[in-house]
Amino acid sequence: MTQTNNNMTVNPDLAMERAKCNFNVLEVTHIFDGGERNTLQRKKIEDVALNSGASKDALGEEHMSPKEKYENAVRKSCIYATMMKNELAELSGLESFGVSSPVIRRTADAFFKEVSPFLLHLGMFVPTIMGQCTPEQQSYWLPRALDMQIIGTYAQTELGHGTFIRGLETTATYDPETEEFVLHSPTLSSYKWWAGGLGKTVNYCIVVAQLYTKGECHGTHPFIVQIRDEDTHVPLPGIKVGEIGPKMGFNTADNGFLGFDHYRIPREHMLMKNAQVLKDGTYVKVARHGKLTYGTMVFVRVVLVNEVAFNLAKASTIAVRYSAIRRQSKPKPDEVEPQILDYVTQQHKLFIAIATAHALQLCSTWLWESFSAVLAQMKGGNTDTLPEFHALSSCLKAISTSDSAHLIEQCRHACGGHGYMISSGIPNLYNFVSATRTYEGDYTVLLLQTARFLVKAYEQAEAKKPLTPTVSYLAHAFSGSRATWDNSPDGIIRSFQALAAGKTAVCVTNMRKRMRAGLSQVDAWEMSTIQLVAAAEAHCRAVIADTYRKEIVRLTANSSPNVKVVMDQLTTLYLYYWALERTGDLLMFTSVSQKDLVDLQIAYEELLLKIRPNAVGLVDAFDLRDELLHSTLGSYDGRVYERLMEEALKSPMNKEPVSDAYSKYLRPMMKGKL
Ligand SMILES: CC/C=C\C/C=C\C/C=C\C/C=C\C/C=C\CCCC(=O)SCCNC(=O)CCNC(=O)[C@H](O)C(C)(C)COP(=O)(O)OP(=O)(O)OC[C@H]1O[C@@H](n2cnc3c(N)ncnc32)[C@H](O)[C@@H]1OP(=O)(O)O
Ligand SMILES: Cc1cc2nc3c(=O)[nH]c(=O)nc-3n(C[C@H](O)[C@H](O)[C@H](O)COP(=O)(O)OP(=O)(O)OC[C@H]3O[C@@H](n4cnc5c(N)ncnc54)[C@H](O)[C@@H]3O)c2cc1C
Repeated sequence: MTQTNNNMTVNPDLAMERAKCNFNVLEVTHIFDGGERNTLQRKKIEDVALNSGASKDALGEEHMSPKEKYENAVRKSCIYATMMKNELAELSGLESFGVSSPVIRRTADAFFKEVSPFLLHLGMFVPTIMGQCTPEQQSYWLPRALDMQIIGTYAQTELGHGTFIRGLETTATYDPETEEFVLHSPTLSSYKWWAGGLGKTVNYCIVVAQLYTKGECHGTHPFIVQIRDEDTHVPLPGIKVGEIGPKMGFNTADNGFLGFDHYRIPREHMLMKNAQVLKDGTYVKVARHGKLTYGTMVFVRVVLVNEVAFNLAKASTIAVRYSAIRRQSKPKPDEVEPQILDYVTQQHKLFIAIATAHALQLCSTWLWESFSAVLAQMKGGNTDTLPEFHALSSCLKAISTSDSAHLIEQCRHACGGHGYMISSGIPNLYNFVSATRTYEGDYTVLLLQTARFLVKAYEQAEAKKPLTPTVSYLAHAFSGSRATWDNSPDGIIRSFQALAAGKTAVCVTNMRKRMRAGLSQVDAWEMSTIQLVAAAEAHCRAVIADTYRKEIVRLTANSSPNVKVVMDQLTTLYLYYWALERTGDLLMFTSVSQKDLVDLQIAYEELLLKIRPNAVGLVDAFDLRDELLHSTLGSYDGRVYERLMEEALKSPMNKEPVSDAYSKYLRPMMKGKL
């Protein structure tokens, strides 16, 4: 047991599940924390952040008005930020994602059922200062930002453009007379829209604007802009700022709009690591790669893979624990109603969610390590690995967010009606994760970025030129025969690669055909984009499958036998699941036969039964404290019905025996007096 409370009464079905789990749960927790030391440190952080009860609300957030919800979120953000500066600061020296260490992130989720209005401050404002400022600029801004003397956000998207950054309309025109930039919003569509915390919370923001100097436009560049008075918080003259209104989720994030009326900022407020404007207005390009100003987005895409893995782990914990205590139907008249976890269809819905959370968690660590290597090379002036990394982070961001949103919704389905309750915790998880598919680069748009890279790599393979590691499999795309099917894990991974190579080849062939028929290159590309997205998706699935498998083999090399077995079962399940989801593609691009696929389906079903006894152990191994789950259905003790009733009784609607609506409307209508 990873979570103990001596006085806790645990639902007998959950207790039984834990008793029959045949592997050491703590060992698996250590694997995903990156070692026992990290687990201990994480727990220390969680104890400090959560044991005081500061994360709790007197009244459930869901019963508050939008204004109360926002103010409550600010209240808790301030408590949390103070903790981060004090108690948590010393403890957070883990192998981490810098300021957005996943461990720190994890405890923050206990404070916020939706999100903190400070999310963008820590998630994008601070990282942009770190990544886009000169050392002198950094030494001025970073201490103030880290100390929360100023609070900022990242305002790039406008009403008219989000995806197409080059189409942004906000202008920053340099005035050499005063050595200032003049920020201006020339149209309604140029108003900044969406930035988190902008509506009411922040007093600074990073603004991405088209830079003009000496009458020439040099494209989009980042600027640091004060928008509210540091003392009174009143918006400064020339600034029009506000909140954008209710959304599907993120309702405590005060996403905002922002317009400028010839608003002046000092020249030094342009972030000048990658490009500079000298006092006389001369533009100097510093960076060797034109897209380095997109660096914060790349950073957040990497962080998001971890973020969605964590949220999927939460949803699967809730749904598996609930499925262990929920009994329904009577397939065998003489026996008691089974736990719904015993239904194979339920296992099919849930075990892929657990395996995907593992796969994405391990891919996120691997992606982070690759990112660190790319950053280290760029420090030395070498940007050669950036295109491959951009292609990789784009597709992993797209697929991880999309798969997680889909599987969280599947976890909700698995919880039947109770999964629809806000108190189950799943709707908030879904609302949060479904937004990640759109922000920081829309799903389709990012997969098309990966497809650009794949097509170029394919052409290099065709010309027998060397290939970068993640696409080296393309070299085998020209053998002329279909890949040989083999149902071993490595065989399935090779088949996924064959599928990605085959789809890329089809795209290239079709584009060439279309161009021969007279289409321009741009139109031929456009007509092929459905298939290009599919090729990029296939490539990404091959990368995830390969990384997941390799990492599990590496990380369990010294594990106990039963941990090895259950981890191997889950990776195999992941591979079988995706092979069975893509039978049509496998028939097109590999030698797989109908019989092979029928056998694979049977092997998959047998695997579900093998994993079944360990299902609760597997989600316990995520080691998610009840405070993080916010769930009536998923708490460690399994007291589901008691918690559902306790929550229902908290509803303000139950405060009065008869609603005012009775005397105002119902009674007059029923008595015919309306
Ligand atoms: C209390 C709280 C505690 C803790 C919190 C801490 C952390 C929290 C953790 C995480 C969460 C953080 C924040 C989350 C919350 C909300 C965040 C939401 C924020 C946003 O959404 S910000 C806005 C993001 N916007 C986008 O992502 C826009 C997407 N569009 C693009 O990226 C680009 O425009 C494009 C890629 C679609 C196209 O760009 P382009 O038109 O300029 O380029 P081309 O298509 O012409 O391509 C030219 C060439 O350049 C290559 N390229 C493009 N981009 C990059 C890149 N980034 N790097 C490298 N190369 C790039 C492209 O591939 C082409 O190459 P080629 O060789 O010519 O093919
Ligand atoms: C909750 C949330 C928080 C956000 N926070 C911030 C923030 O803090 N700061 C910030 O700057 N922004 C923020 N954003 C904005 C976000 O980054 C953009 O919404 C996102 O990048 C998508 O851009 P868009 O809205 O312009 O979509 P669009 O590009 O208009 O997409 C609409 C549709 O068009 C398709 N499409 C667009 N271009 C192409 C193409 N070239 N080829 C094929 N299909 C295409 C898309 O696939 C999609 O189906 C946030 C958004 C959300 C939802």
